[in-house]
Amino acid sequence: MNLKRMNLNNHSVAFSSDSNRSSIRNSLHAQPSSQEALSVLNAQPRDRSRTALAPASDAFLTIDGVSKIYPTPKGDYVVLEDINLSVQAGEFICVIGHSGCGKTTLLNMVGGFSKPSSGVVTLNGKKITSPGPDRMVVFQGYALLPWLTAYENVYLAVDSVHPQKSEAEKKQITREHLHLVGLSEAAHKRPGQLSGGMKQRVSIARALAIRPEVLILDEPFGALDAITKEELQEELLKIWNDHRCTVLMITHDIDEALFLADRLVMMTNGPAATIGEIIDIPFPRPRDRGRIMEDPEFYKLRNYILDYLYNRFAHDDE
Ligand SMILES: Nc1ncnc2c1ncn2[C@@H]1O[C@H](COP(=O)(O)OP(=O)(O)OP(=O)(O)O)[C@@H](O)[C@H]1O
Repeated sequence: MNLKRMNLNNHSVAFSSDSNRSSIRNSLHAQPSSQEALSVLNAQPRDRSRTALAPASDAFLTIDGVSKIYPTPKGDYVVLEDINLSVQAGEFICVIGHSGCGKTTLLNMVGGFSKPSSGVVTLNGKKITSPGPDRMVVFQGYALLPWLTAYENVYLAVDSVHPQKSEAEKKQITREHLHLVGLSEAAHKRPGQLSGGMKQRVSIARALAIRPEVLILDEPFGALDAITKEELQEELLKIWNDHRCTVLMITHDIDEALFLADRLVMMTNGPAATIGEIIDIPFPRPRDRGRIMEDPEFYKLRNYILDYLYNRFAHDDE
């Protein structure tokens, strides 16, 4: 079984992840900074009353006719055109597409970090216009504050979003979420003293400690080695299974998407990228990686996605 997994991993698809990553860090490019960490914390406490008044709707999160245009010195650059997607509460959605097609741009509009040029994104029937603690983002580059310990990074987020909670409650939430990602022992360490996998665990604990309704993951495991990546995928699935928040995750890894997602959104190439196809991932939950990899359907889907990315929507650079 292990051999089979290793063989598969040797062939696993991982596209380049070093180009423009996020509109909130596009001036900084690859490395996120403490500014990102602070932007994560700048969200205002959730307005539950308005959420409660939202019209009853099947779709929990909707992206409706969304386009995004960036003005550039050479004229308008249409990144995304006419994106339509309805997501049910508790769904796990992965988004895949070639580098630069606009995946981060799309998720930034769900995060509220940028606004659509046309169309609307709604959560619980309410238009998204700004970031909020109902949507937390985990970046590939962790975005932790380097001068704070793991514990303090998580605590700061809890304290920013729930200032009204008692000190004891906030400490309990912080400890609980560090425990959830297996980091109780390393709580006193600063990011510089943690491995990449541990930093990403802190980042996930920080996001989950706010109890978001939507967890947005921008290639969270892209920088990790294969073994740590698999461990974290399994931990993420377990946490998602227990908490059932809605997940939107960008990935460049087909195997990761097939292991994690309920549905895989496949983008066309930019400019003016849109959703080309959406694939239902049929594997029953709870998922077992070994069992999935013995399923012929896994290879059929994998080949189908490879064909989509490398033949039907091949990228000029590749
Ligand atoms: N603020 C901006 N102004 C102009 N162009 C931008 C801006 N932000 C992003 N872009 C461009 O929009 C396109 C989409 O960028 P985006 O980061 O969303 O792509 P992506 O699919 O997430 O890429 P990757 O997989 O490499 O992270 C890119 O061509 C990028 O250069």
